[in-house]
Amino acid sequence: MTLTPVAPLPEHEVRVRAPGKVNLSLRVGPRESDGYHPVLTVFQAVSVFEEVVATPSDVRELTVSGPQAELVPTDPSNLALRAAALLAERAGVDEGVHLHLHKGVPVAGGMAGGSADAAAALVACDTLWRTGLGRDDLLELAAELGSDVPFSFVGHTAVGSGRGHLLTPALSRGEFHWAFAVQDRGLSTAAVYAAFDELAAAGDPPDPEGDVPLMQALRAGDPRALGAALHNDLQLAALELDPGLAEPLAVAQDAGALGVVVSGSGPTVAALARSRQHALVLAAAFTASGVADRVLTAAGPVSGARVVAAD
Ligand SMILES: C[C@@](CO)(OP(=O)(O)O)[C@H](O)COP(=O)(O)OP(=O)(O)OC[C@H]1O[C@@H](n2ccc(N)nc2=O)[C@H](O)[C@@H]1O
Ligand SMILES: Nc1ncnc2c1ncn2[C@@H]1O[C@H](COP(=O)(O)OP(=O)(O)O)[C@@H](O)[C@H]1O
Repeated sequence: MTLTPVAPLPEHEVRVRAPGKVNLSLRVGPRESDGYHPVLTVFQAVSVFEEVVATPSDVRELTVSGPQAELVPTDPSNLALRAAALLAERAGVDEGVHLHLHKGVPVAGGMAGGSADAAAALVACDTLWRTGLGRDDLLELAAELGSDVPFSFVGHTAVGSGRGHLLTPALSRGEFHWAFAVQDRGLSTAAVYAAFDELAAAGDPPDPEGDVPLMQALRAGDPRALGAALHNDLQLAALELDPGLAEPLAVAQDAGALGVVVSGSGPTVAALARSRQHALVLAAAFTASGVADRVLTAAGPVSGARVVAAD
């Protein structure tokens, strides 16, 4: 009998899921000296997920699968690898890791897919390496990686201030249903903020009073009121850079969406539905009119980055 050598199994594997987001409201003030804009935003995490699988390795390396995988950098600029490197440095760990990203969230779509990968990688490596850091330490690292990363970490519904990284949980009742019109062409977040500067040269700081009806709608679990309260100060800038976005916005309105908004810096367009069934109707309208390269339906809110399996 001959024995075929088999590759040793990894000591263990940690699988983490993290959600994409939609900004129910995004209010932006004038750019500050650090190059960032003060924002007031209400985030909702939605059931479009990134999955990150971490396995032990001698080096830090990354593979990617899923729609648009070819658009994702696999060099050290990838946010998931940056998260692993930052965690290793701060926890004083000298370990490698193989990270596999399975992307469900659109790339450069305004739904924080890269931020979800970073939050998931922090949780996965922390579990794999047993760093002993607490949740607050991980949240601090998250904020260093990007303005949206802390929200990907905590999920649910939250108000973001500062760069969007200072979070306060928000009360929200029930489930909201969405259809998303996804584009293959992405929009750079930095470019959209720059276009915003040109359109709103000397704007006012974001005003929290503007979101009172939205917060009431969330507390009441009232999708109709939420639809009427959706708001995005970056929408005009996104439309300026990508005028074609007017089409999915109009299609969703015609198909009876309760509200429709560009998600974050775009170009994904988010349409709020009356029900799960109605979200499928809105998605079908996007597809039939040819205004999206891909459509997604989802519900929110959902939790932030979570270990789903570890051995
Ligand atoms: C617009 C929003 C809304 O949630 O999300 P996305 O559409 O990118 O998902 C966020 O503000 C994006 O957050 P994130 O994508 O994490 O941005 P970062 O990596 O921190 O910053 C990228 C660039 O965006 C600009 N930026 C970002 C955040 C902010 N409050 N002001 C800014 O001006 C800066 O030019 C910065 O260099
Ligand atoms: N793990 C990652 N997934 C996707 N994009 C990443 C990742 N790491 C770095 N990037 C870079 O960040 C850009 C924006 O990422 P993404 O988070 O998908 O979009 P958005 O900021 O619009 O939500 C991408 O175009 C890509 O160049």
